[in-house]
Amino acid sequence: MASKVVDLRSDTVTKPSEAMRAAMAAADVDDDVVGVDPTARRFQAEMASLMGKEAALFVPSGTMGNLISVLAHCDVRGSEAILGDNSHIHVYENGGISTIGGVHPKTVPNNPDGTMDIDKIVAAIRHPDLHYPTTRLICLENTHGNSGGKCLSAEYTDKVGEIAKSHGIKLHIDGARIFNASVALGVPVDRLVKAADSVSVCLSKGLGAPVGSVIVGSKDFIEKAKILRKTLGGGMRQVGVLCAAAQVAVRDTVGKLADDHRKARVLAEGLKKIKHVTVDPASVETNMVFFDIVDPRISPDNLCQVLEQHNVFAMPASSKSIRFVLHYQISDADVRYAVTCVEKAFEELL
Ligand SMILES: Cc1ncc(COP(=O)(O)O)c(CN[C@H](C(=O)O)[C@H](C)O)c1O
Repeated sequence: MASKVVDLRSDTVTKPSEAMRAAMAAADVDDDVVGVDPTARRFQAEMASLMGKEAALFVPSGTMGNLISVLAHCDVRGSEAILGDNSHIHVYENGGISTIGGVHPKTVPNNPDGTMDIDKIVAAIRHPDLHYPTTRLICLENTHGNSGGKCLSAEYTDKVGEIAKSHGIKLHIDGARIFNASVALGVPVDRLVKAADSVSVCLSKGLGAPVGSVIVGSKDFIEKAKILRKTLGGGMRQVGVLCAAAQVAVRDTVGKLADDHRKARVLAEGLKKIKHVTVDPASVETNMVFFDIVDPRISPDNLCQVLEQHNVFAMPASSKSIRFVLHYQISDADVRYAVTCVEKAFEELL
């Protein structure tokens, strides 16, 4: 058994590096609710510039980043947001845009590559009618988590952006892993999000910061977002401690994402050799590997339980599949060990 845990449940499990901890301890801080935390101001300005937008706002989580963005764009009663039926906002955020924001979701099927068909997006846009909500937003997700970390191209994003603009509606990107997409596609992140009115970027996933996300957009959008963050209880005082760690994360870890993608492909190739597993290494675009269990007698929960006995942690992704997520704190030896443990787990279960 591995002496340490090989945690492949998610890239949310990354722990702050020594450099992040040192930056947190040394951070110059003040009260960010009144807008004077110097480290938060500096970090937000850096992120706005990096993403090619006018302004930025540090928020406690990706879920809050998405919620604030949707509410800022859909700030009139009777608003509707178009989003993927397999999107994180629709599946994993407790329906917050409706339960808290009163925004009506209009889902469009996500394709296996994480996109939504352009013609289905257009068909989902409401025309004025006293029976209908008013479409005010389209949401994309890049990379797309439930599709296996698939990348949306800049061209596709631009096309959706043109549709939004021509209908007078806004475009938000859930860019929790936008840096993974940028690295995998070889497209600068500001180009990838050029058509978006807002983006929510997770700092605490593959980038390895301990907490937080940052949303970017126009100055007016961020002013609205700041008020919504306060309304939701997300106003933070000496938040420079967290922004300092996030600054180190963006500086130090973006360059490691390509290696996470390489390790994901190595993992998929290793899993492919196990007869009880179906996986397509060619479909691995970024840091996620989804594989199917062939034998119906074994559930993903069964397999995850046995893997845990070997100190390998994974996440069931459906009634027959499991998700492994790679991050920079997983080594090549960990990947080899995980493959060995999957093979052993089947031997123990069958
Ligand atoms: C695309 C996307 N957008 C938003 C979020 C929410 O971020 P947090 O609220 O967890 O910071 C996540 C987290 N994703 C988590 C994970 O993948 O393990 C879980 C599923 O919530 C996400 O994957």
